[in-house]
Amino acid sequence: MLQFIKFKKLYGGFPALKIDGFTINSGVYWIKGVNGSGKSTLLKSIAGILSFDGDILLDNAVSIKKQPVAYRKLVNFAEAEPVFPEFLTGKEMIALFAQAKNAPAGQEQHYIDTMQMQSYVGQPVGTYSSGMLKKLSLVLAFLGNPKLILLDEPLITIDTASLKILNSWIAERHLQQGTSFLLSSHQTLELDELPKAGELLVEEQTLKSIA
Ligand SMILES: Nc1ncnc2c1ncn2[C@@H]1O[C@H](COP(=O)(O)OP(=O)(O)OP(=O)(O)O)[C@@H](O)[C@H]1O
Repeated sequence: MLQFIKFKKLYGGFPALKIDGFTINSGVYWIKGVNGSGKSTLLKSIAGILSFDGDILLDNAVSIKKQPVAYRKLVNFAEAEPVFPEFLTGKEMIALFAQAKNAPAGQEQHYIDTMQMQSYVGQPVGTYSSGMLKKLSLVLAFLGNPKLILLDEPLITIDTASLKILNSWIAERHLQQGTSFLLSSHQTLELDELPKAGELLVEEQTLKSIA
C-alpha cells in the first residue's frame, strides 16, 4: 500500500528518520516509539507536510513527489495538536475540506452526529475546547475517499466514549472501503476493537514491522 524509496528526513543536519526500501501493506497499524523517535516526522512526511529526500509511493503507482495533487487526495491526515483559523466555524472547515477532498454530498453528517458535535459545529473554532478541536480534526480526516488515513495521537484530549466512536469509524471505513490507517499513540490502543491492527516500531531512526 505504501512504499518508501530511499526515504531520508533531516532537520538541518540532524538525521531524524531514514527508511531505505520498506513497504507497508494495506491494513490498520499502530505506530509505536518512544518520545522523539520520529512518529510525527513519519506521519507528516507521509501526509506531504514535510519535505524529505527520496520518495513515497501509494499503491505502487502514485508518487508524493511526481503526482502530489493526486497523492494528497488519497491521503488524509489529522495532526496531534490541530490548529485551525479561529474565525471559521466547524461547518465552514468541513465544507472547505469536503470540497478539496471531493467528498460525497452529506458525508460529514454521519461523523458529526455520531460524535455528537451538532450543538457546536456551527460555532467559530476559536470557541472550541481542545477535545472539540480534536473531534473536528478527526471528522476532517475522514472526508472524501482516501486510501490512507493518518491519525497522529488520535487519543489525546478525547474522552473514552469518543474513543469508542472513533474505533467504530476506523472499523467501518476499513471493512467497507478497504481504507488503511496509520495511528500513533503513547497510550495503549484497544487493538481488539480495531480490525486486524498491526504494529510498526519507529526505532533507531528507522521503521520496523513488529510480528
Ligand atoms: N522542527 C524540528 N526541527 C529540528 N528537529 C526536530 C524538529 N521536529 C522534530 N525534530 C527532531 O526529530 C526527532 C523526531 O521528532 P518527532 O516529533 O517526529 O518524534 P515523535 O516520536 O513524534 O515524538 P513524541 O512522542 O514526543 O511526540 C526528535 O529528535 C526531534 O528533536
